[in-house]
Amino acid sequence: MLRSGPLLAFFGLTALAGLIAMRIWTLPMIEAAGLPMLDVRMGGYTPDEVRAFLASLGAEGRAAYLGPQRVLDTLMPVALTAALGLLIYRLVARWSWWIGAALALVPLVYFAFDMLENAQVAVILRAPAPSDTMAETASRYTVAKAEALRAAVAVALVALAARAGERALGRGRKKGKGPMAFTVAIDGPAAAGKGTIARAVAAHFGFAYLDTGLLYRAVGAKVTEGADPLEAAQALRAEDLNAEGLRTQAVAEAASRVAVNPQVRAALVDFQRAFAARAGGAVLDGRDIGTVICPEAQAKLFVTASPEVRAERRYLELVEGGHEATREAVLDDVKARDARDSERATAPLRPADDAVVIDTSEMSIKEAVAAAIGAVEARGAKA
Ligand SMILES: Nc1ncnc2c1ncn2[C@@H]1O[C@H](COP(=O)(O)OP(=O)(O)O)[C@@H](O)[C@H]1O
Ligand SMILES: Nc1ccn([C@H]2C[C@H](O)[C@@H](COP(=O)(O)OP(=O)(O)O)O2)c(=O)n1
Repeated sequence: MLRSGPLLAFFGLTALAGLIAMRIWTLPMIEAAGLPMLDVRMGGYTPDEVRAFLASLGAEGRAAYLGPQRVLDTLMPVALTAALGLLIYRLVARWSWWIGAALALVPLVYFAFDMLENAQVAVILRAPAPSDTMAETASRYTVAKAEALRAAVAVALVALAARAGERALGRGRKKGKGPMAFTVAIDGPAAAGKGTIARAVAAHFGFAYLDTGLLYRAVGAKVTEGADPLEAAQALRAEDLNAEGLRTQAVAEAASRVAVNPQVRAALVDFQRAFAARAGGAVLDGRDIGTVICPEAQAKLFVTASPEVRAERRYLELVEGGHEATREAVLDDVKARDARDSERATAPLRPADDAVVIDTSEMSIKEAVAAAIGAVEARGAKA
């Protein structure tokens, strides 16, 4: 899974490098006579100002404007657009992915106007005697570019401020509950080893453990007996999690089906959040713990493994537990649940941006547990 943090840093640094290259290399040639190049006149320019600028431009400046400056002024906006778009999406998608995606389009508007501006400036530079219309069109693109850029930066700043406010509130809430309210969120697909790791992490740090899959399994089991999904979720009690038969494939399938229902999910939120906030620390495993239930968890792990490895583990577990199963059927079930859990509209399975990803495909249980404990320690938990 590609993490957006390193990508964001890459695009941000590339944009900065582009700006520095212009400042020290192309701009001194283009602005040799002291008149600012057209692209930086954010308020626009008149045809006379364009003509004055062209008259001051030497052969070297004109070649630089049409050559390396055009290349840099394409690369830099690409990087800046990607950086702003990613930043906005990353910050806003925590609350709503589609609003995040829509707002991430604002930098693209800036990019489009910047490219139009570049093309029009090139037309002007190549024309023997640029017309008023040519200059006015370029000026309109420059103004539109500047406004779209200001809007994109404003969206990013508002999203950053909202995120900072949310963090400050989260810290305040946790302080009120005492220093021991440490939450470990563990998410991942079926049979990746979440429960195994979660139990070991809880035992190591002395935290309480909640397998949130059991909530959905308990609701799924009641639904297979004819209950209404929402009523079953609203009436769920802690004792229901100890019911017989919750570990079967049929119940797992029913759980994955009821888990698509946003009302069922909403009915189970308070129970999970109350558990997460208990003094003394808590470990919760599931699909949406780090993204929806506890976005402020101090440690987030995303435990995964290839479908084949996971299906083999689940198959062995079922056979050892005396259940009937075939490898093919278990693999089909794992893949079907993966698809349903990842593609549902509400709280789909995905790693939180700040989750540590642990792929256990080639790890023993001991290695996977050690990696998890190391990651949780790195976030400040003490045994
Ligand atoms: N790293 C691992 N290597 C081998 N087997 C594992 C590993 N992690 C878990 N298992 C086994 O795989 C099965 C599923 O693990 P479990 O922790 O229940 O997964 P999940 O909670 O993600 O569904 C269990 O039988 C467990 O013993
Ligand atoms: N936090 C959670 C936990 C489970 N679910 C759903 C999705 C899963 O397919 C089912 C069963 O989850 P469970 O963790 O018990 O399944 P596995 O042990 O990983 O096979 O419940 C969920 O949507 N959100």
